[in-house]
Amino acid sequence: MTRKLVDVAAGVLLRADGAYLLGQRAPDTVYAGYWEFPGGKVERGESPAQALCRELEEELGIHVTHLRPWLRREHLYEHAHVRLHFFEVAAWQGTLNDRVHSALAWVAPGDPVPAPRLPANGPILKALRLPRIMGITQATAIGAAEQLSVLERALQQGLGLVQVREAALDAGERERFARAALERVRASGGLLVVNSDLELARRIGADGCHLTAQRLLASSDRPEFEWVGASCHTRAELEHAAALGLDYALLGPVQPTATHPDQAGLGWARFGELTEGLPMPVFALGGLTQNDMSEARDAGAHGIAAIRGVWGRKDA
Ligand SMILES: Nc1nc2c([nH]c(=O)n2[C@@H]2O[C@H](COP(=O)(O)OP(=O)(O)OP(=O)(O)O)[C@@H](O)[C@H]2O)c(=O)[nH]1
Repeated sequence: MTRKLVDVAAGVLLRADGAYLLGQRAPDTVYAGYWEFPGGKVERGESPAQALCRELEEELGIHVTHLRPWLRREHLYEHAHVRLHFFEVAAWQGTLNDRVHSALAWVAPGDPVPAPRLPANGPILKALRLPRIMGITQATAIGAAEQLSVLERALQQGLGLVQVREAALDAGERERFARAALERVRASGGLLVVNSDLELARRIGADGCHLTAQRLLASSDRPEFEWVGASCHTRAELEHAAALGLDYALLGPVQPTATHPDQAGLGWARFGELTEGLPMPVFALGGLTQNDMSEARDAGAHGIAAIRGVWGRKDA
């Protein structure tokens, strides 16, 4: 049976400490007792953003002042085929005064998520576990010892996601470096993915793998890792990453980079167009530092990835 497609807008209210808000559906609704992001159906003539602002006024008594587009996912329920437009609600006015849920809960990063959870929301909750900054290693350029030392410092300063990207190191050196990096990332509770060398990622027990755009396009299945991402430059590559069910993508270059100073970047407007309506988080890459985070997220990025800009070196 085909069901009518229903657009729904849902908001991830984010507090300054990184906690996000879930509400428990009331007894007289479908999926009563399940935990959801506040929001509701888009009404005729409304954009999803307008619908969310209205729903949050009606449901929680707050006035949204800063909304960022994030992910979009479709899900076929028994009762409806929904297209969920998720936004990050970065700022609002007023005090929460819930009128529709049985309970509200702020979930801090790393804390257990209350259950049961709406079936469509699994990938969304997983995406919220993905840190906002990815550091990409460059041991080939700066040396393994120096890279490990700046990695340690960045981890102490809160870096939570590292991509080992050392295709030019010989296999033995790459493995030694990747193991040393993994040990440090694990000790600080972060995630580590290995670029290209899936065998190495498996052998060392990395959290995931990262595919080059070429490998992504040649793949018809998602490799079996908890976290799988890919580098993308075009909408077609991003859509292929989405079709394979990848957990994240990188898109760039957004700005001209140190390695390609004459090459114009995509810019934020184009970044926003290319990532519009995707189901998985996308990191912006290329000539960026943590100072670009707010602009990146306003354009729809999950966060930023950087080869130079996150290690705090003079060549940043
Ligand atoms: N609000 C919200 N709805 C979600 C989420 N995830 C998800 O699958 N949905 C689905 O999207 C639909 C939204 O329905 P709703 O009951 O909240 O809509 P509404 O406030 O407009 O209610 P109404 O039916 O009384 O008009 C439901 O089918 C719900 O299962 C989520 O995180 N938040």
